[in-house]
Amino acid sequence: MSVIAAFYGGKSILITGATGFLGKVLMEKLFRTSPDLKVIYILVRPKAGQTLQQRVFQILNSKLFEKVKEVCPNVHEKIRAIYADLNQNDFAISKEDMQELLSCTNIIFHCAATVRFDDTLRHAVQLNVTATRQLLLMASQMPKLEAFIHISTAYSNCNLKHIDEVIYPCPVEPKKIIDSLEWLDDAIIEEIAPKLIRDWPNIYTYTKALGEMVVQQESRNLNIAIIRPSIVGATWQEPFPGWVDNINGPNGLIIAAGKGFLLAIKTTPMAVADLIPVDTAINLPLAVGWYAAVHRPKSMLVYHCTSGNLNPCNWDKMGVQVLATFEIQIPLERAFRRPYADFTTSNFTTQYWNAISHQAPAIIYDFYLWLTGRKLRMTKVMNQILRTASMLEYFLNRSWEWSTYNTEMLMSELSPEDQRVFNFDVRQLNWLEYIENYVLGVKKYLLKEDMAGIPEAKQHLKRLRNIHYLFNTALFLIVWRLLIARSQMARNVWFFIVSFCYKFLSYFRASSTLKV
Ligand SMILES: CCCCCCCCCCCCCCCCCCCCCCCC(=O)SCCNC(=O)CCNC(=O)[C@H](O)C(C)(C)COP(=O)(O)OP(=O)(O)OC[C@H]1O[C@@H](n2cnc3c(N)ncnc32)[C@H](O)[C@@H]1OP(=O)(O)O
Ligand SMILES: NC(=O)C1=CN([C@@H]2O[C@H](COP(=O)(O)OP(=O)(O)OC[C@H]3O[C@@H](n4cnc5c(N)ncnc54)[C@H](OP(=O)(O)O)[C@@H]3O)[C@@H](O)[C@H]2O)C=CC1
Repeated sequence: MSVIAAFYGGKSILITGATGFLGKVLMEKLFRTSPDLKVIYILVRPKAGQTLQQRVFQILNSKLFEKVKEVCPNVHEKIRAIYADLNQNDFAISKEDMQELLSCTNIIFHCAATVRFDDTLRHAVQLNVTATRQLLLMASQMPKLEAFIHISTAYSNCNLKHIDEVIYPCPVEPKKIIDSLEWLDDAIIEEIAPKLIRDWPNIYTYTKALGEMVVQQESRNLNIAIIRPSIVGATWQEPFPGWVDNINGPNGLIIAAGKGFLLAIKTTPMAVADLIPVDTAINLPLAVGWYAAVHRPKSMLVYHCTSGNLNPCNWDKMGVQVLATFEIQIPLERAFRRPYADFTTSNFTTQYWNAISHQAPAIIYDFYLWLTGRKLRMTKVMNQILRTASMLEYFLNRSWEWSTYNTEMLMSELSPEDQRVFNFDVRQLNWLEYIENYVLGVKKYLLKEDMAGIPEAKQHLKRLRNIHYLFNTALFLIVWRLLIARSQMARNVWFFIVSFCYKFLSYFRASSTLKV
């Protein structure tokens, strides 16, 4: 029997960000392994025309929750969606709901955040810093609270090369930033943002660092732990391999590569691709929740959830495997071009690829759409992909060292059964198998493509290859014809090649006649 699973039995758990990528997998696992838990409160806002109930209904009826419905048939009754907007004072939670949360919650998992790299400083601070402070304040009023688990990111200190499981101070106090945002107007905030974030690459990582500082400063006597996952990818094992449902992180680039939009990207091939499967990234907080509540460590512990130091994989290996999977086994439907990847570290080559292999074909394709009376779209799509690629460049060209003492210590504290049920040991991960399932998952669960369409997609790739050869041959002949018309040297080379071929053929014919 799993000690951790038993620990969550009968508990009231509060999750923020439960509708997000990590939040959904966290909820799924809790219901599947501890079906006797009392209730999961989730703080949700209405979105995209859907009410809270519709959003919950959609999640519970998704493929991800299929196993849960077998193990915990009354899951609908155990999930309590509470209207909340983390951008607002007191999260705009009603008095009654707040009362219930304060008096009943045993464990908090704080996952909600804005993960956009280009968010405004105001919004990112509000969500990643102020809302965290507000939640801690709420937590301090919860008499039954046993543990508060804060999900941060391994990149909150990506301005450092070696990162320990400690909280590093930010140059400007979070409180000062929160206060100044109250009276500064948006234009000024955006102007000072680059000066504030200094050597952090974006607003997201910077505000996550501030969020950690707030957790440290406002921890009071709460029992808190911080988890720092690196780049979270599709599920490795549970509830089934390859599940993924958003285009963040690697997912957008994998699609862009598979569809043949992106042929090259500025990447250091040997840099470590620190991916962590989402099921691993939620098993660790679940184990930490138990450990923090039961063992009550004297100080607040930070846990790194990374793969680089235990089972490293580099971008080269990852890129090759992604492409091999697309080319040989599971191509995407209606690809624009055959998938191909060139990793370059040079700015000049990147600019060249962008102009010749990305923007030019997009313009030509849009011209074709225009000629056939259709809506132009390729240039817009391409620009969006290139913008995303350039935002991710920072992470594709550096390696970090994260120490994992606390994570390894926790692993050794678990019983063999818990090590199996709440596995976060990435040393057991087989990267090639994982990437294959990942790519398959992107096709099935994210793009919702039918597996029955694979033969047609393979045919399409063959047609693209033939078009590619034809196009290159035609281009070569045209350029050559123009050169011959204009340059004596080109004419001489041409005569040399033709006479060489002629002589070779004559010799070949003569020797085969002699043999007969
Ligand atoms: C040579 C070929 C290369 C490939 C070779 C083979 C593959 C190689 C291996 C795989 C590559 C791996 C790449 C790794 C990338 C490394 C990432 C490192 C990140 C580390 C950071 C730390 C990790 C974290 O802590 S948190 C998560 C990180 N956060 C993100 O990833 C968010 C990043 N995204 C953004 O900030 C923005 O999206 C941005 C700025 C990049 C683009 O913004 P823009 O405004 O231009 O576009 P969007 O409006 O955001 O979206 C465009 C389009 O997509 C739709 N969309 C957006 N989000 C989602 C979603 N979650 N789900 C579904 N759809 C979404 C959106 O609606 C838009 O569609 P429209 O139709 O245009 O409306
Ligand atoms: N994905 C990754 O690669 C990594 C993620 N992390 C961390 O993990 C955590 C979860 O990330 P992930 O699941 O990927 O992010 P998602 O973007 O998928 O989910 C974010 C969640 O926050 C919620 N949220 C955002 N704004 C509000 C708001 N104003 N009020 C209420 N809820 C809100 C979203 O709700 P809604 O659905 O309504 O938008 C959603 O549930 C974050 O703290 C992130 O920093 C760390 C490392 C890597």
